[in-house]
Amino acid sequence: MNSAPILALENLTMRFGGIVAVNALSFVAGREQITALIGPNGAGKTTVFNCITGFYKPTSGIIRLTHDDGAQYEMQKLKDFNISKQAKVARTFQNIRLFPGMTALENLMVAQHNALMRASGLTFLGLLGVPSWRAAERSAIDAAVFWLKRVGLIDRADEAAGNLAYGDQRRLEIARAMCTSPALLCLDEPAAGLNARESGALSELLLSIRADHGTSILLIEHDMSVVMEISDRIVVMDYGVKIAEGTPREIRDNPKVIAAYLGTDEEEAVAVMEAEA
Ligand SMILES: Nc1ncnc2c1ncn2[C@@H]1O[C@H](COP(=O)(O)OP(=O)(O)OP(=O)(O)O)[C@@H](O)[C@H]1O
Repeated sequence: MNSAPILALENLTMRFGGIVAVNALSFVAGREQITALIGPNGAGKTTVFNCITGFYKPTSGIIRLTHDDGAQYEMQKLKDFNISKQAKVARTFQNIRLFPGMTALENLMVAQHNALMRASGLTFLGLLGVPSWRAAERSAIDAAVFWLKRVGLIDRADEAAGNLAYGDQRRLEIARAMCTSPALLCLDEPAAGLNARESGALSELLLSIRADHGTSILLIEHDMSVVMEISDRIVVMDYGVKIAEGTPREIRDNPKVIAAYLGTDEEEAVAVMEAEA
């Protein structure tokens, strides 16, 4: 296994006019690990995701991704479409962004358009059904079926995505991202809106994706039961800066983190912790 972390942020800063949403943020996400990015509302987490995945060009700083084979990408220099295509970073969104009128299977096929376009030679070869196109189409279908089975939706393959229950749509989004065989999977609040049973199933799914496929995962999540159960490391942000970093146990007992969530100062947080102990 390559010893470099899958992702390294160095002094990432993102300004919107006078607002500094992310301020000189540095952290690494370990290879084949689950790293959670947490913090109170407005801390800057989604902005970090948007910089990593090319939605925003950061004001300054470096976002370095290193593949298993040693290939390195400075993502702030890549065009946004190359972040998924070359650097192999996939993401899901805070609000579900499936194609609601397409079936579950079709949503997973669309996600693989890069491979299919290549096989078509960027021409009409697909229409003629040449062998290279047929092989690429077959493997795209196989991947879609594999991931539909994996997330427990194979029986709903022909159902319009918009008709699926909310929790099923969330899992379909993860399946769609995994169809692209990402080196890094970025999940923006995957447990939002899920009930306790669905959150438990989500935790199991993410742990198995890491264990069986060696996928590195970066996760923004407010549901602390999910974060504490599955994260190898947690990075905590508040007002655009990193205020703590560590294992779930270290973060749970960190007065700075508790103070940030309670909106108090550290001394008050210690008092609350002592009262609860
Ligand atoms: N496009 C934008 N233009 C101006 N300000 C922005 C923009 N995007 C984010 N911000 C500001 O940057 C700060 C960080 O927002 P961000 O959405 O990254 O926080 P967050 O930690 O993801 O919050 P939440 O947990 O509520 O989703 C906020 O003050 C927000 O208003």
